[in-house]
Amino acid sequence: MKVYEKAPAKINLLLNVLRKREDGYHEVEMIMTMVDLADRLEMYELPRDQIVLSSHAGFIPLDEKNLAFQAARLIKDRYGVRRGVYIHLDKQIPVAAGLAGGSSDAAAALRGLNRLWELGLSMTELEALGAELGSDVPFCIRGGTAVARGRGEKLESIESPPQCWVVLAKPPINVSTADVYGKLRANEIQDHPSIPGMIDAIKRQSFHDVCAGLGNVLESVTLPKYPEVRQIKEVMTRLGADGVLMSGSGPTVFGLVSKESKVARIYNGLRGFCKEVYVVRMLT
Ligand SMILES: C[C@@](CO)(OP(=O)(O)O)[C@H](O)COP(=O)(O)OP(=O)(O)OC[C@H]1O[C@@H](n2ccc(N)nc2=O)[C@H](O)[C@@H]1O
Ligand SMILES: Nc1ncnc2c1ncn2[C@@H]1O[C@H](COP(=O)(O)OP(=O)(O)O)[C@@H](O)[C@H]1O
Repeated sequence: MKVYEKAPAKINLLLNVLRKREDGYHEVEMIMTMVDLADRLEMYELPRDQIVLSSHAGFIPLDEKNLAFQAARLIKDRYGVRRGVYIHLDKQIPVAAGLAGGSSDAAAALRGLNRLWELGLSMTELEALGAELGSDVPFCIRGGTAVARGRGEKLESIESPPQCWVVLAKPPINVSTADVYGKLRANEIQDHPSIPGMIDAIKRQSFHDVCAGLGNVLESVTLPKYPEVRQIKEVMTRLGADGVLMSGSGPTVFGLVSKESKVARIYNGLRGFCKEVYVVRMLT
């Protein structure tokens, strides 16, 4: 039997940091949603008890450093599975981009192996396993739109934002999440974006207020360090995107656009100086 799983990218419509915790992580509150830029995983059993990972993408590790590999090992060990698996990873999401590509691959591997090995694990059990692999993995298992708290693993699903186009632009730099959190001065943050405001805007399906409420406190670290990220934000705004924000720790910038007629202009304008630009839809 073969199983297939899609691993979509996420964007953070809002990312607020409340404080640095004793365990080194940051207490966050975020609103996350999925977009239809996705990796694809194909999984099937091997006769021998081993995990084999393959991918045509030359720029990711294929050993135990890969989050999909780690997911397979975790679920095997925890549930005493003595069977082997081959995982092929078709990588489409840019790496170290703020789009949770690795986390979504891990989530897809957990979902897929639960089916392949007929383990019967619930979503809640899979989310708890995912939290051992990374803070964003539980959300990637659940999908949809959610408020995430704690270090990102405490989830509350909410309805989808109003449908729109999402333009993603990733400058040719890789940003380390640990590095960005490490440089954040949590107690010096002046402008905290409002979670209740964004939840309310989504509830009212007000595209205008969703765009007005976008906010990410990690911009205060990434933007000064990488001027090209700020520049992409400015260009996207100038080209007419309705709301513009950096996703996660960056460097990808997303623009929300309601009118299809504007999308081509924004895409072409960005492509002038940024090679990696994608036009996608929100996954509702
Ligand atoms: C910033 C966000 C926003 O969605 O995404 P990305 O930019 O990575 O996509 C997440 O909080 C990233 O989640 P994730 O990438 O799963 O992080 P983890 O692997 O758990 O942690 C990587 C490192 O980031 C720091 N970290 C992470 C989460 C958190 N709430 N506080 C932290 O301080 C820690 O230093 C940790 O060692
Ligand atoms: N399946 C995977 N896909 C992408 N990167 C991975 C994967 N597994 C491990 N990594 C490593 O994780 C790091 C962050 O990758 P990624 O999840 O794409 O970042 P982000 O969460 O910022 O979007 C990279 O350094 C990469 O080498």
